[in-house]
Formats: sequence, structure tokens, C-alpha cells
Amino acid sequence: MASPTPAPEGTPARGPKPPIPLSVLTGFLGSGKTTLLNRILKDPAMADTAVIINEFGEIGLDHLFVDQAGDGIVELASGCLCCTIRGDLVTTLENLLRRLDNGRTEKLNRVIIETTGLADPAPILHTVMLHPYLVMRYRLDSVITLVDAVNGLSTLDNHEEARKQAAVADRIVFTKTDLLNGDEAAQSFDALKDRLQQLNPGAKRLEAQSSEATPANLFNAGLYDPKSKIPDVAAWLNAEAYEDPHGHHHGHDHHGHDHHHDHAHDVNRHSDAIRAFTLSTDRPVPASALEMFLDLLRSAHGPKLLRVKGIVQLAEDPDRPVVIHGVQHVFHPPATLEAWPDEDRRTRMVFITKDLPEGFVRKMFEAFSGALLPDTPDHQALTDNPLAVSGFTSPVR
Ligand SMILES: Nc1nc2c(ncn2[C@@H]2O[C@H](COP(=O)(O)OP(=O)(O)OP(=O)(O)O)[C@@H](O)[C@H]2O)c(=O)[nH]1
Repeated sequence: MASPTPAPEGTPARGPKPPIPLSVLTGFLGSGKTTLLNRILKDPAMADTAVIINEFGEIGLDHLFVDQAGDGIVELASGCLCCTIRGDLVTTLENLLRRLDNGRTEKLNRVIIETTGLADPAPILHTVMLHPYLVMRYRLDSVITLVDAVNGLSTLDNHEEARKQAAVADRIVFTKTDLLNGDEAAQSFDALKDRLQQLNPGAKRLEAQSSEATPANLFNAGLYDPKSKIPDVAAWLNAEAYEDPHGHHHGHDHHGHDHHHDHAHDVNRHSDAIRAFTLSTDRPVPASALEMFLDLLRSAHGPKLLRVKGIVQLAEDPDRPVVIHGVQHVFHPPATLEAWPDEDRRTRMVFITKDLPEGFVRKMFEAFSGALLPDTPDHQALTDNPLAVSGFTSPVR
């Protein structure tokens, strides 16, 4: 069993290699993952990609195979690599690095992990985020979720896993749009899009059959675009997309009924427990307050945080923003940027939560960041007695 090695032998002395972008391709059973992969792997922009899949038997990449190597990694005619998860994902990811470091593979531009149809992508992201070596060599790029335009709505209605897959996506790709015939199908597709808007307003949407489903549009959704020095934080966060298109302000709705979600019932009879919202403040946040906020949120409500992304202006170092990125209870090591990418220097965080109301997170953030509401315990009280936090769930929906 391979264990992480801090400095692989044979690494050229010219410093560490840039981390390899890693994307997760997910989508419900039969949603068209293999079909899309087969198509995009032929694109020259996908050269030197490695695809990790669960079972070869399931995937129709046979015609691309040319060479079966001992480590279970297969070289495709396109120059890409393909491997199954034979041991665990860590071993598979290490094997790819080993090939790169010992020169058996010359270049590795990208890794794509195709999940099984029923998988929750979070544990895959955790595997990389929690591993001290892998987190240095790979960087999380995008979660791409495929949604069947015909069956997607009923799949979302009936399967929790499908809702989670959609909620954590950076890209939502509609497949089988060619099968949408007639008014009824068109209406159902509109309802599907509305439903996804509720689950995950920030994800960019594409149609698999259209010319827009290119590698450039599917990938590079992460914070770091290798071509630009200053990361495009605004595109990564896409915080504007979380704003209510109907003009209701979430933040002013702490008490009683939440009309934003009421009108949503027209399209969403099932009242998803998944919520997407954004918090922002132009007041710099003390580093200790940020740490306590995230710690408390993570330790008390980790499983309910499907995805958290943010850029934070620290009181101690306001010119160098900190980027946070969490999936459930696991947070990526925070990254400090050398400068703000544009003139917007507000702290902005986007949340996709399950069974965790927006008002609760908002109040907790306001308490820690110092923007106190009159009826909110101050952050000193919260940290003196973290159990007190549960006390202010009651008035908030
Ligand atoms: N008409 C049409 N059929 C599609 C499209 N995408 C996929 N299919 C078909 O849908 C079926 C399932 O596609 P796959 O690519 O195998 O789906 P998958 O997500 O990899 O399936 P699993 O690995 O079983 O989860 C196949 O018969 C495909 O030919 C599409 O855009 N239009």
C-alpha cells in the first residue's frame, strides 16, 4: 500500500510542479456521463487528461484503449490515461503522480473522477482536501453535474443523492435535451431549471448537445486559472446569482414566514431542505472571529454545509484577502491572495446548506463579524458558551 511521500525521487530541482486540476464528473444513473466523457476526450484541449472511473465494464471507452499497464492505468489513443479505482482513490491518485514523477507519463494536465450514478461527491472532495500530500499536488477545480432534461425533475424529487449532486455543482450540464418533444416536455424542463435555481443558483449551466459544452466551459471553474495570475474570485463565487430575482431580501426576513420560499412552492412542491444563499459585509472581519465562526459552524453543523465558498477581508490584513472553501465539515486550507482581484473588497461568502436555515447562519456570522443585531447574543457570549448557539434557532426559520 503506497503511503504519501513528501518529496518524490526524480523530481526535477526546479521547484514544485504546479498542482494538477482535478474535477469530479457526477450525475444520476444514466444521465449521460460516459457519453459526454467519450465526446470531450477527443477534443485536443483534453490532451494529457487522466480519467478515473469506477469500473471499466460500465464505460464504453474500449475503442480508445491501446495499452494496459501494470498499475491499472490505461493509455488511451488520444494520449489520455484511464484508470479504475481498484484500491482506494488515494492510491489511484498517488499512482498517477508516481507515473508523472518517474517520467513514465510526460504530462498530466487534468484529472477527472467519474463517480457512480448514486455517489455523493463530497467524500471524493474530502479525500483530496484531507490528504496532506494530495492537497499539495492536486487542486480542486470543478464539480460537474449532469442532469437529464427529461427525467431530471422526477429524479430530483425522488432521490436525495441527486439533489446533493446538483447542489454542490460548479457546472450543471443538461443532457438529452434532444428528447424534449412537445409543450409538456418544455414545461417540465422549465420547472427543472427553476428547481435547480433554488438548489444551486451559482452553477453555470450548459447543454451537452450544444456547442457550448466545450472543455473550456466545463472545466477551469476553480479559483485558479493557470493563465491568469490573479484569480477570478468573482466568477468563482458568482455571488450575484444568489440574489433573489424577485427582489425579496433574505436578510430582512428573520422572523415568521419567509415569502421568498413561499412563491417558490409554485415550482417546488417538495420544499427542499437545501438552501443557497450569500452573506456579505463591508466591515473587515477579525481573523479570530472568522476562525471561530467557521469552527463553530463546522463542528456543530458540518454535515449540513454542502458547500461554502468565500473571500474574506481580514481586519489585520485588509489588503490581502483570504479565500475559504469547505465541503461539509472539511475545509480546504485557507489561501491568502496577494491582492484583491478587483475593487470589490467586501467579504462575501456563499453557502449551500441542507437543513440549516439561512437566518441561523446569518445571525451567527453577524454575531462573530461584529455586525450585531439588537436581539442577537454577542460573539463573546457565543464563544463563552457555544451551546448557547442552539438557543437562537427558535425564532429563525
Ligand atoms: N438522446 C440522447 N441520449 C443520450 C444523451 N446522453 C446520453 N444518452 C444515452 O443515455 C444512455 C445513458 O448514457 P451514459 O452515458 O451511459 O450514462 P451514464 O451517466 O454514464 O450512466 P451510468 O454510468 O450508468 O450512471 C445511453 O444510452 C446514451 O446513449 C443525449 O444527450 N441524448
